[in-house]
Amino acid sequence: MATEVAVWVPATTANLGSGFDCLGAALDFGNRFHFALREGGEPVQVVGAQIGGENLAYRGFALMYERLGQPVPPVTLTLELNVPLARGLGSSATAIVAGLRAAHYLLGNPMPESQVLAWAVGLEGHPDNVVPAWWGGCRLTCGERVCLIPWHPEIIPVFAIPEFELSTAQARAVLPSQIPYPDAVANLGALGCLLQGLREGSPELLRTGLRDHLHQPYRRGLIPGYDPVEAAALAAGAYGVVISGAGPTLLALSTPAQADGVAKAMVQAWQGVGIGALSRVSRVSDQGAQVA
Ligand SMILES: Nc1ncnc2c1ncn2[C@@H]1O[C@H](COP(=O)(O)OP(=O)(O)OP(=O)(O)O)[C@@H](O)[C@H]1O
Ligand SMILES: N[C@@H](CCO)C(=O)O
Repeated sequence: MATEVAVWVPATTANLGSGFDCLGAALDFGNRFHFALREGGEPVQVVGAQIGGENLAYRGFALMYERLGQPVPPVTLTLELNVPLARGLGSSATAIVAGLRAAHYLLGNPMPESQVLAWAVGLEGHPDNVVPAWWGGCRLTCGERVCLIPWHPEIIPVFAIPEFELSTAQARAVLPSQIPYPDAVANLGALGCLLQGLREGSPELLRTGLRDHLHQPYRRGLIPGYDPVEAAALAAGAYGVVISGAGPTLLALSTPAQADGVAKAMVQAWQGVGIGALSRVSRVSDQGAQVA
């Protein structure tokens, strides 16, 4: 039996506007987690980075052993993090997927992959980061059904990542418990346009499809600078701007030719309201989590 394993998991952007809690895409950068079993000592030693809250990589690791009725072995966990924490780029999903995948591998892969994925989704609470992190690509999840959504290669995701954090818990706390029928209907139509727009690369369909009525109206107030950053991206030629995951990172979809200009404009707009930000011109990647 192996006693150590490394798992690489991609960053993800969830929601993509109208696909709240069901649509997300894997990106071309990610986190690496190395797990080495020990004979004894404290339950977990973490090397490489400090996590503000609970270490969800260890939580996922321990959950696998618990579900199989086995004692959780002591482990040294080494983190190589490239996905910023609490920014809406799926950091928690990378950790959960890595923990479960690592423990599953060390136990000899005894469970169906679909069961391990379901445990990962259960731990995260929603599938739209975990599922693309697991499989790669852009994925729509509806219950147990997962669809690969074609992503036109001329659509470039451009991220503006501000210096401040926003936890998913905070961003979910502002959502109402009920929404009006017209808002639900508007999102049904928008999601249809978005999926077609992502397939075709159609600017008109993307502009319509990125409009959301379920979460963004309630969350944008948590993101100082949202309005000027959005305006700057649109002026620089973006199809639209949405909150990446639960935020505070903002995602613009752009043509390849305009991507760098959109990135620069978004960062400058944030700086214009006194908030530092970094940009990242990314790609949707077919690469899901990898055990090495
Ligand atoms: N790389 C990581 N390794 C271990 N635990 C993590 C990691 N990233 C996040 N966590 C844990 O998950 C908690 C919740 O993270 P949170 O969901 O707010 O951020 P996020 O994943 O960046 O956001 P989003 O889900 O919108 O992309 C963190 O407080 C921390 O306890
Ligand atoms: N769909 C989730 C993604 C963040 O984890 C949300 O927007 O709250």
